[in-house]
Amino acid sequence: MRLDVISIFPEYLQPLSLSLIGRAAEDGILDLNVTNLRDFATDKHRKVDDTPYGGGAGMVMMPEPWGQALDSVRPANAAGAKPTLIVPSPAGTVFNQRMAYELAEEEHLVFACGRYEGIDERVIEYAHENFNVIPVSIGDYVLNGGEVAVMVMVEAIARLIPGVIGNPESLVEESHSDVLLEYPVYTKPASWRGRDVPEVLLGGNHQRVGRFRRDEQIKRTAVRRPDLITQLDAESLNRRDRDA
Ligand SMILES: Nc1cc(-c2cccs2)n[nH]1
Repeated sequence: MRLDVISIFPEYLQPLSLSLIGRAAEDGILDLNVTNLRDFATDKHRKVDDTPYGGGAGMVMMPEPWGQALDSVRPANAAGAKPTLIVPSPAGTVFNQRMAYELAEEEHLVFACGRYEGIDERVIEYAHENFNVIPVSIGDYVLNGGEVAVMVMVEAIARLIPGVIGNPESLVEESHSDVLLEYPVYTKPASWRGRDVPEVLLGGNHQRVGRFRRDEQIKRTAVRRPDLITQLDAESLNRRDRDA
């Protein structure tokens, strides 16, 4: 997968060169490129923002630097499938694990990091000519810019790509992989500061362990995310009896 990030703070994306994402880039599984929007500013002051038409506080990101930056990632009217352009925004579709899986299937993702009061709307209109454009929110709160949202999404997406994390098995039982939240986990010592690991986990009876874990998932989800329980049908709630 090719990943392009366009930002006025390219150094914000440096952490992506660390750990599993960084190793995947070294291994060629990910082709990660960060573009500095200011490189496409058209004046000597490398200006990328200006006052909003209609007045109001703050500044708006100018269209031309974005137009040239997007063209540098995918030339206008290029042949082949359109890349997906993800525009982090509080006004976007809320990102979730299902979207992460869908985006992990894409060949080429481009992330446009807005700042200030946002990007001139004509950039988004223009982008539709050469990209499949998706405004995406990572939650109902407001950040100063899209860079942090991109870090969240790139981590959530990239880890689903085969070869990026060592053991794909660990993707199976994590939270949101099957609607229910993940079960509590324990490791040595069996007794710690007067608190013991649940006995069932020490016994080695895989069927009982499976049932215990499924029960814990259901309890935890019912308490912390009752909204997810409504997505579960009786069959999957009862699945613990069969699969455990
Ligand atoms: N979910 C979310 C995205 C954002 C921003 C993206 C770009 C500027 S602010 N805030 N909250």
